[in-house]
Amino acid sequence: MCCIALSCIAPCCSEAAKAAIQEASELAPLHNPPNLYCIEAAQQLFPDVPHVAVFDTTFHATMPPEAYTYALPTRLAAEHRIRRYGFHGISYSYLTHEAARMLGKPKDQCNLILCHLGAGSSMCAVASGRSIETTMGFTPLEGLMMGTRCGDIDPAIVPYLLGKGYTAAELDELMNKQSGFLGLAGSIDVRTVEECALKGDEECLLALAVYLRRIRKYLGAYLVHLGGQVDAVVFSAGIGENGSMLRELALSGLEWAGISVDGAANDAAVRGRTGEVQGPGSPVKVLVIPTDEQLEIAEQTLEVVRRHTEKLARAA
Ligand SMILES: Nc1ncnc2c1ncn2[C@@H]1O[C@H](COP(=O)(O)OP(=O)(O)O)[C@@H](O)[C@H]1O
Ligand SMILES: CC(=O)OP(=O)(O)O
Ligand SMILES: [Mg+2]
Repeated sequence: MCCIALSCIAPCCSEAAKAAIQEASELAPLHNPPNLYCIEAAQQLFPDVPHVAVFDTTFHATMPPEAYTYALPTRLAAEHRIRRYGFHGISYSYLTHEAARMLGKPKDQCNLILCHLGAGSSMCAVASGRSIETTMGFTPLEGLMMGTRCGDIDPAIVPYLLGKGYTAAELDELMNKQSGFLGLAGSIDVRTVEECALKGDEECLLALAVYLRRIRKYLGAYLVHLGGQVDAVVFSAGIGENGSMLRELALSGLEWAGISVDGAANDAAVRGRTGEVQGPGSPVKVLVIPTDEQLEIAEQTLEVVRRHTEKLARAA
């Protein structure tokens, strides 16, 4: 599963863990309620095995305070636990292992810019194998434009629209479920948007341009955070794994930063194929890695169960 909790909880899926997931549901309305439903169904179906919750935020626990702090009054932020948490951490953990393997380097020596571009899209800067910055924040709404989510907007738009008579619930729905590609181009499916854009549809062209501009803005920021020392830019998830045109456009004109793409290799790395798609002699590798959140969850679960079993054995 892939959801969030506001407090640090034991990963074994106790009633307290489930209550924490429930508590954070309003922050991740697309994620926590269905995952909680699945936990309960799994507990009913398999009552005699341990159940483990693997959180999408854990990978970002290494972000420094200046990356996770919003410039809101300190007391208010502490009282309501408002900070940047970051998401897609299960995918980023997997991609970091895989990128290190492909680069032939120990994970803790890898500097990476990871792009998880799916219906939910985000990016992450990894320094020495650890997350130092990511685009999603307090909720999975911040950052890149997505299938139905608006990503970054001026926060003043919210009170402005409240003043126009929208309710908080309507705005939440509007920003999470009716914006992004759906709001700009009328489709959540980027393949459809690309097809219409290639036929000259202005709304689809604009939607793709907005999506790409936001990716490139964070790419620039992460190059700075990593001091220009980047081993690889990694693309993953539905759009990142299949959208070869978007990958090429996202990285166009970046030869000055040591980043270029080989057209043929890039076009071949689609439909589940892993690929090294940087241009010849490019100092920064460009990797396409199909993510495997299920495998990562299984591996982290095994590790939790192993540690738990060892603890019980020591206590006996
Ligand atoms: N060939 C393709 N080109 C561009 N985008 C694609 C392609 N195939 C799938 N996608 C996009 O991938 C997205 C879904 O990605 P996925 O990682 O499955 O999302 P999520 O897990 O967040 O639901 C959709 O927007 C879909 O249009
Ligand atoms: C955290 C998140 O946005 O997940 P998904 O991409 O599955 O929507
Ligand atoms: Mg996904």
